Amino acid sequence: MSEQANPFESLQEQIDDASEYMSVSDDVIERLKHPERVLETNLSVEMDDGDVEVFKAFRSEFNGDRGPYKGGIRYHPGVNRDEVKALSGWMVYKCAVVDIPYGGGKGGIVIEPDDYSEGELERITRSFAKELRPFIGVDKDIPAPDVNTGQREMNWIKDTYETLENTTEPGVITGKSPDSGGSAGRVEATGRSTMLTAREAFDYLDRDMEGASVAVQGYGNAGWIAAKLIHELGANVVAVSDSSGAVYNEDGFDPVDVKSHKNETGSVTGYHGADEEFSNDDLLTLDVDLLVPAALENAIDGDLAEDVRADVVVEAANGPLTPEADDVLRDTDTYVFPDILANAGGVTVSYFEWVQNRQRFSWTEERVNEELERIITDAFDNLVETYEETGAPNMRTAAYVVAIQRVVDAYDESGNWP
Ligand SMILES: NC(=O)c1ccc[n+]([C@@H]2O[C@H](COP(=O)([O-])OP(=O)(O)OC[C@H]3O[C@@H](n4cnc5c(N)ncnc54)[C@H](O)[C@@H]3O)[C@@H](O)[C@H]2O)c1
Repeated sequence: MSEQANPFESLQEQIDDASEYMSVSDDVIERLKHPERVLETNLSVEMDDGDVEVFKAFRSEFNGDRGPYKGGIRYHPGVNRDEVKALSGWMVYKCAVVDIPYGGGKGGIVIEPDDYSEGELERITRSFAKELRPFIGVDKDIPAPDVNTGQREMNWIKDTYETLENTTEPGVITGKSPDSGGSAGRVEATGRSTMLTAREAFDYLDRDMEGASVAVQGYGNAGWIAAKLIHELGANVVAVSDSSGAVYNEDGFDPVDVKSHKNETGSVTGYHGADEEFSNDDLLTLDVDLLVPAALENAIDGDLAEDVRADVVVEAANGPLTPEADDVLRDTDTYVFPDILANAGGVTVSYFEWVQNRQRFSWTEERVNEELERIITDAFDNLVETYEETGAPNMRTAAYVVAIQRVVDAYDESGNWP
């Protein structure tokens, strides 16, 4: 994984690239390249041994032209201000590309969560929720899970917010467990949109998904569900990895079995059905029909991209390719279907969760999945139409053209005030 690429600079470059295929003035484009505000805070939390530890945390609210800020909260030692800014910007364009009425936000705590007890994590999370309270709200800024956070953390944040506000407002946060107001289908949603994007991409490119070979980097929420659903389409998931390494079997794995192994042992390595084990980078350069990066940003930089042999890349992770990697893959005719569409299922079902919370009425999983499929396939059709009409160099640039135009339209209609 490249240490050099700054994800915020990558985001800005992606916006600049798209602007060349649009008629939007430079000053408006400049406005769309910076967050409206970033909260940086230090959480002082008592540990189990009585000591107090300080954790740096951020929340970036990038753009609210199309609706409340929306985006996850990440717990990771690599969290930093620029990463959070980039992730919040990607949320703006992700929500716009699938046309849901949100702006973009993102937050994170600089922490290795494995080093802390559940009680400590709860106090750290509640402390962050207290800091976030003035900024978040059902019509203001709506956090959600991201790397190393899930239903448990969302439930704590909701409870802290509701307690401090003396109200019930489940729509202040999404990705909650079902009994706390979560939506059916939310856990699977990101992997599902990755699968739907891969399915539509193969159809568009006239390729057969049945028997296609697939490698998935990262076997967390996004990666493992994508692997499972793509396998259900008849593809062969031949390689998967997590932070401990990669496993390979030419004939393909049963992703559910690999997941059981990971649940038992903590990693995909050592899986009994593997013929070979190798490094994460080796997985990214396998000769497969479809590569799904589903770990963290900057997984493939320009140098590594030279060795990528997959025909199609569908990004489940946020920002897994650097702009240099994009350039290399464009030149090698590798189709890259971008994160802001492929992993938009998470935020789309978060949106459904928020709608259900506001309606105080729950949808069935079937309805959630149907509405998600409609939104992702419509967005996919829009994307390829724009790709063909504008002559954009790749699908990412075309996706930004669609998304930026929607944000610009909302901004134009509201006017610039004050
Ligand atoms: N979960 C969601 O709803 C959601 C929604 C949109 C985007 N995403 C994005 O998807 C990506 C993954 O998120 P997640 O929720 O699945 O996180 P997660 O914590 O559940 O899983 C991350 C996985 O990546 C693995 N990993 C970390 N470094 C790696 C490396 N160098 N090589 C291989 N594997 C590595 C981890 O071991 C883990 O299996 C992130 O970029 C996140 O922003 C997630």
